[in-house]
Amino acid sequence: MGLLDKLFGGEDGPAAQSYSHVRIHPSVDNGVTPATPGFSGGTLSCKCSSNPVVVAVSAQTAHNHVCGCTKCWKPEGAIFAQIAVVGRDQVEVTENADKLEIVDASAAIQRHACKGCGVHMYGRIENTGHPFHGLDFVHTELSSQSGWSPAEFAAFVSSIIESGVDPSRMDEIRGRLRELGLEPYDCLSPPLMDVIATHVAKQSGALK
Ligand SMILES: N[C@@H](CCC(=O)N[C@@H](CS)C(=O)NCC(=O)O)C(=O)O
Ligand SMILES: [Zn+2]
Ligand SMILES: [Zn+2]
Repeated sequence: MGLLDKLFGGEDGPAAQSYSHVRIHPSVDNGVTPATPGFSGGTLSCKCSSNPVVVAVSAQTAHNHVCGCTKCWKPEGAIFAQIAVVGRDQVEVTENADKLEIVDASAAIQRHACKGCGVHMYGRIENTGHPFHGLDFVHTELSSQSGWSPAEFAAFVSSIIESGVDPSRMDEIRGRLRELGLEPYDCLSPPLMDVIATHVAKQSGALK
């Protein structure tokens, strides 16, 4: 093999690395399924075998993503959560609301979890000054319907280390996320970070 082939990958060059063995979250591990055009919502159920909490979401979700932070609910064995937003007026608890409790009332996002199974049914922002006030956070994998908006990116990726993921795995995990088309970010995606910064700048007067 010639020098140029060694440098730039000739026919004997290394095979492209595949990370398909790396598990992220059950909803994306086999590839990301596109949304169904015209899909307009469905119901989410917790994992209790009797008297499950049921939440009706009466619109398609937006900004679905996987989140590596320690606060978002993750299914058993998953290292990421999957979470999307929808208008708070589109979210209604229709069954067994008495089983819900707020995980951490001091957090910006108040996550309403089932006391029976621990699943977070929706997260709500009550602070009217928060950039995302008016949006609820939901895990659409809790729905038996298909057609929901798919994950678009990966947020708070470095935070998975806080849950005990070995830092030496970060290259393969970011590699897998890129392979799935889920660009990894260590906070939110640039468009969402821009929304937050614009809101802050308008509040401070730095932007008119
Ligand atoms: N490194 C922290 C990050 C936590 C964090 O900031 N999470 C983001 C994404 S869900 C957030 O907006 N949290 C607001 C909240 O939990 O109220 C962790 O993993 O606990
Ligand atoms: Zn439950
Ligand atoms: Zn999170």
